[in-house]
Amino acid sequence: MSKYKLFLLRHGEGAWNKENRFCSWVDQKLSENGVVEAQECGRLLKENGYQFDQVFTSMLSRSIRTAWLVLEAMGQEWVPVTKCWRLNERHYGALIGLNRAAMALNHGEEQVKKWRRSYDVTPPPIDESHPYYAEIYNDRRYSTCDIPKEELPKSESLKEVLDRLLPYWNDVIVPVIKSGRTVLISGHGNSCRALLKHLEGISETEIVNVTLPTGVPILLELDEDLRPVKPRQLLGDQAKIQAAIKMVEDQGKVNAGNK
Ligand SMILES: O=C(O)[C@@H](COP(=O)(O)O)OP(=O)(O)O
Repeated sequence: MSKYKLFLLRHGEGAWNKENRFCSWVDQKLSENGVVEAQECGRLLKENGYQFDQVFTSMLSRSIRTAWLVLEAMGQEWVPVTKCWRLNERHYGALIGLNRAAMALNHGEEQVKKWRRSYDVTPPPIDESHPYYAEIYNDRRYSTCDIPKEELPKSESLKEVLDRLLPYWNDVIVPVIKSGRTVLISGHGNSCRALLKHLEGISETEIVNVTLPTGVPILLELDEDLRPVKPRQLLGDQAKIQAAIKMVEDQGKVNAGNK
């Protein structure tokens, strides 16, 4: 029997989603379209009568602003928003800033798919010579984390995302859900995939086929042990959602736009 509702959301389109570049820990803002996606997401949730008691976001502005826009569109701006680096997007290491289609041209589509979707492949790490290294690691927000800055990731597989996310899920988010509060997690493509893998028990081979579109709320109905009692529901126009998923998948192809 369904006891709890949990909502996961990949933020609205960011500037680098649009340019087809790996964004990851670079703090790119929402694109104009991303703002509209977040507002439409909030309106859809409101029309369906959903209410939140607590929102969790990453420390990246595209996930935070998405949460704000959703709450504003729902008329629920008062709902507490808690931010944690453990919900950040997967750290794409040396791939950060690179264009996926150009990478597919240079390394092959299969390799790009492995980097993007496999469970335990870690992309090459970022180092100090990388153009975005200083911007990420000198950012004041990462001095506020629960681990020293030096221990923050330099690249992550999906498995490593799950490893750093699970303590926060278990220690902070689960007690909130179990207290009966309805939670929205405004996260990222891969932080949400990692959580879905955990909650739905998706296998390491099957998780490769899970891709999430931007700005589409995912409803999970969970039993008292937080096990899903029915398949996840991506809310909204199903044809549009399928087209948006295909668009994200195709970003790793040689002929994707914005090379
Ligand atoms: O880091 C990024 O560029 C994307 C995910 O990229 P893919 O795994 O889809 O390549 O993350 P998000 O837009 O959800 O923050």
